[in-house]
Amino acid sequence: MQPDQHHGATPPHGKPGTPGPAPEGPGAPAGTGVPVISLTGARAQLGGKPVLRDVDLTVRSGEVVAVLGANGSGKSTTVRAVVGLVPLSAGRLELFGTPLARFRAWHRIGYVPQRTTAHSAVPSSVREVVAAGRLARHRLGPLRRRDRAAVDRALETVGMLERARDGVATLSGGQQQRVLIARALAGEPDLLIMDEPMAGVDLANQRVLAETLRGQVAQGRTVVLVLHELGPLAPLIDRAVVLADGRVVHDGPPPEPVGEHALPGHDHVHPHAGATADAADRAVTGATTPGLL
Ligand SMILES: Nc1ncnc2c1ncn2[C@@H]1O[C@H](COP(=O)(O)OP(=O)(O)OP(=O)(O)O)[C@@H](O)[C@H]1O
Repeated sequence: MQPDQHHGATPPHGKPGTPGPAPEGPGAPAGTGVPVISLTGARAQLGGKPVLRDVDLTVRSGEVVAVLGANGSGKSTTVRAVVGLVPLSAGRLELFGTPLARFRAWHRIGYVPQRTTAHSAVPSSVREVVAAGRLARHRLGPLRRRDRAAVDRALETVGMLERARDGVATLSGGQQQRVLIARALAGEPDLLIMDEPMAGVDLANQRVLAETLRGQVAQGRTVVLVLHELGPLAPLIDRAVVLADGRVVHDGPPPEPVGEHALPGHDHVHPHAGATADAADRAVTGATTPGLL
C-alpha cells in the first residue's frame, strides 16, 4: 500500500493565530514552514533485524505530527533515529536543514523518551533532573540566572515547582512524566519530540500534560508525538504518520475515532506480530476522553 502523502499541505486542524517560530516569520500556518525534520528513505536494523524500511518523515516548522502504529511497528525507533540514537543503515536525515553529521544545534530539540517504570537508583531531586535539560544550552560551570529562570519556568509549566526539592523517586509515574517533560522544556527547544507521553499516566496527570502540550502548540512549537492512539490529544494534531512493520502506510489527516475505539476509557493494546496496513488502520483510531482539553 502506498502512503497517502500529505507533506506540507494545510493541516486539517490548523491553529488560527499560531505565532510559530518559523524562520519565514510569525503567522505562517503550521505545515508551511521549512522542514525541521527531513528523514528520507530511512532504514535501520536492531538486533540484526530490519526495523525501519524506507521511512520518510518530513515535519515542518509549527506542525504537530502524531506518529502512530501498532506495537513494534517502529514508532520509537523512528524518533530515536531522528535524535541520532539509532544509526541509519541507509537514507538521509536533516535537522533544521542541516545533515545529521554536521548538526550541532541539539539545544533546539527537546526529547522525552518513553518512560520506563523502573525507579531511578540515583536519588536526584526534581530540580536536578530538570536542570539537566539546560546542559545543551549552557557550558560547564554553575547554572547562570537565565538557566535557573528557565528551569523554574519549565517546572511551573508542568505544575511541579512546589515539588522542586523532592526526590524524583517519591513521585507518581504521571508526576515523573511531567518532570521529564519539564526537563525537555527547560532547554527552550524549537522542536519537541515525545515518545508515548500519556502511557501509564493517570487521568489527573493526563489533564496537566494535555494542557502543557496545548500551551506549547499555542506558542507555535513544532511537536512530534509518538502515540498509540490520538486519544485526548486529538484536537492538537495536524497530521498523522502511521507505521506498520517499519514502513509508512499513511501520511495525512489524523483519523477520526470510530467504533469501540471512540468509547471513553477504551484501552488499546496491539499485537506485536503481523503488523500490516490493516493493523495500522486499527492503530490510528483514537479514544477520546471528554474534557481533557
Ligand atoms: N534494542 C533493540 N534490539 C533489538 N530489537 C529491537 C530493539 N529495540 C526495538 N527492537 C525491535 O524493533 C521493532 C520496532 O520497535 P519500536 O520500539 O520502534 O516499535 P514501537 O512502534 O515504538 O512499539 P511500541 O508501541 O511497543 O513502543 C520491534 O520489533 C522491536 O522488538
